Amino acid sequence: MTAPETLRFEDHRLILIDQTKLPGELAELVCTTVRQTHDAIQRLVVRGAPAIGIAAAYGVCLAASDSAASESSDDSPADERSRYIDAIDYLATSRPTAVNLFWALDRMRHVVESTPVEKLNDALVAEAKRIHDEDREMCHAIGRNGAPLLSEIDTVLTHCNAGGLATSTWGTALAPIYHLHQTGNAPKVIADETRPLLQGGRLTAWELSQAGVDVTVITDSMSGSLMRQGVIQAVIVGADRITARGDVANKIGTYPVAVLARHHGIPFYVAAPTNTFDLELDSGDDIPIEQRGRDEVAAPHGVGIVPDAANVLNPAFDVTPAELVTAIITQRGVIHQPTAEAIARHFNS
Ligand SMILES: CSC[C@@H](O)[C@@H](O)C(=O)COP(=O)(O)O
Repeated sequence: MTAPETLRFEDHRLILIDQTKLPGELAELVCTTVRQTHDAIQRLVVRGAPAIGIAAAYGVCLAASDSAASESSDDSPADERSRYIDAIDYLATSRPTAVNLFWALDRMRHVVESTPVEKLNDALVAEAKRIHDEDREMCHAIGRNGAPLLSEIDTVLTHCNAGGLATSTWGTALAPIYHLHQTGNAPKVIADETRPLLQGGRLTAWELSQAGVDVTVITDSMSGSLMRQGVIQAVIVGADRITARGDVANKIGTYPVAVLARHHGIPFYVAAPTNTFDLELDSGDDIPIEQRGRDEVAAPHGVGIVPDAANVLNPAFDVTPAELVTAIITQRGVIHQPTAEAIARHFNS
């Protein structure tokens, strides 16, 4: 069976799998405006660092149809350009942590600034499609590069969803598993359910089972005990931002898994394309962490489970320091025991 596409751009419309409805319903959401795209990213209709970047790039293209529908379609070239820049600036406010969003929008900004106005529309669509195509290649290369690290093990743990739903195709953390699955050698996967929005229980479990990969969902609090029993032999996760020295921001709950993995002597792998690196930041403490609303924790599915008088914290991401990371897998290869020097070498090779 061919996996449904996380996102596609057809007839100047951005079509997204609505990930808020999975696994119950495989529904699509169609965006025809910049505002709808911003809303879809903010509500996690589309989510996962690479997919957010691709969706935002297509979202910029929708500024053209927004303007065609408006009364000011006879704007001057300067107005036309500033409409796209406004769209880029606005989409950049949708979510703060995944650096892929800003990376993709910077590429679109460069096109806006360097292309004659009459060619802008086509040039922006072409650039967004390039970003999309490059992501497919990166996922497959991460799959190839990461596969040897998982080929000898029986069971791997993953947290959140860094699979096809978070990218254009195989994902990052799940790419080595899909690569091995082609030859029937994939390890079994344990998926943390990933409170509060359950990207593991809903999305990772959905896409791996669709693909025929053996997947078992656990609550986030179970992994330590399973590591102690020897059930889990490796951990692999994605990333939203990796600093120059290798600190990794990823879904909240990743850091405790890394600490547990170190305690039990289990390798902790991070899989991410090079556009997830923010080489301008050194320390992970400087990564902006998205704080989301109270209800995601206090009233899942609209059912209140926390007394009104109690405070709630809901940071969407945490930071795992580089010293807990066994290796980072990118489309270029593997950075073992990441340090600032090893990462700089990887980028300069
Ligand atoms: C290849 S996706 C990598 C990360 O973006 C993923 O692990 C993650 O944390 C996603 O968080 P989300 O809040 O669902 O966008």
